[in-house]
Amino acid sequence: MSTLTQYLEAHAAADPRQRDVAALIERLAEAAGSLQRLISTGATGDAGAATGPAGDPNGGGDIQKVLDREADRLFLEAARAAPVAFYGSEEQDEAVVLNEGASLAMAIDPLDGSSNIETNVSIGTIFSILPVTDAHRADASGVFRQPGRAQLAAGFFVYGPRLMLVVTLGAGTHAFGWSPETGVFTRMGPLNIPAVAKEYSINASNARHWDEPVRLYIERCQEGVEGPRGRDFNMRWVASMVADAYRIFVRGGIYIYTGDRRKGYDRGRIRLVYEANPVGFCAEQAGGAASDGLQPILDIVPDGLHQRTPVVFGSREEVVEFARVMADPSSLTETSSLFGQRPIGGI
Ligand SMILES: O=P(O)(O)OC[C@H]1O[C@](O)(COP(=O)(O)O)[C@@H](O)[C@@H]1O
Ligand SMILES: [Mg+2]
Ligand SMILES: [Mg+2]
Repeated sequence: MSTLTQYLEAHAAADPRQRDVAALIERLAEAAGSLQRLISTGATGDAGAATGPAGDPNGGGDIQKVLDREADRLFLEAARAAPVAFYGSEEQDEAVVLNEGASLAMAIDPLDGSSNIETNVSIGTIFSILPVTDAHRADASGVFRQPGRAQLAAGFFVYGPRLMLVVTLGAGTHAFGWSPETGVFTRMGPLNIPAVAKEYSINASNARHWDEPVRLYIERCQEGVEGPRGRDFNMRWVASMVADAYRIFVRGGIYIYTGDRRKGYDRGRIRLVYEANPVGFCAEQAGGAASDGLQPILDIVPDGLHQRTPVVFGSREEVVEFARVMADPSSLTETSSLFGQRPIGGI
């Protein structure tokens, strides 16, 4: 059993960017340990000061809670102590310029699942590590407009019954568990998302706002063994993407947050650069897939740090099945020509 430090050192080849990535992830792991201690010593308690709304909307338009801000502060400090030139956070309108000349940019959702903070349900942190090129130094506006394929590393922490880290450096996806006694993350092994899903995750309270293909896809799952899918599906929705993602990485399933007809939800709720891309990179590296419903999520060129995107990720066969319904809902028995030409997740 190796520690996170040993794993990172083994991957830090002569390439200075790999060493820089390792240094940053070490700092993030320390910050996550601090945040876990803060959460488990009262920040999620019913009367804790850190549970109340702080009142202001963040860059994505959501109301910030105190813990959102505290998480942002901790991870900003972690980035400042690492080779990070640009820090792009859900909790800040604009990217923050840190260490000039450093090789990395980091996009982050410091606290994912904020609606669950006061309910003692798992929450998390999602991060995406990108390269900084000379072109970005001349004009920083493009640094967070790199497609997800450009990511050097990505991952997410889950503050749950156990603090977990799921991370990819582009060579598989690995899970690490944290010990509160030692503050050390220990490797638990590679994650391989089962290709076949038995569970779907979608906020079904929005069913009346869904577009036809989404309704059809879910209906076909719900028909179970008697229906066209020929098997039963269970449903899970934690409303913390990190918690839904971790479960899916461990036992398969599909997570769906598409656009719908609610005002402001035409591209759903999930942010491309610091939510969908890092989870999508981890999913692909774990043998799964991630799309915006049709195209691989990692191929999308973002139009800005806070862009929203429809997202579907998890078991590869199920992500492809969802795309098949999206692409051509009227001919559900034929293989979509779209996927004949351009498979999802490199299938
Ligand atoms: O409340 P809804 O619409 O079900 O959305 C839940 C989704 O929104 C998110 O909470 C968005 O993340 P934030 O808490 O960082 O805004 C996801 O984690 C989760 O899956
Ligand atoms: Mg989030
Ligand atoms: Mg958040």
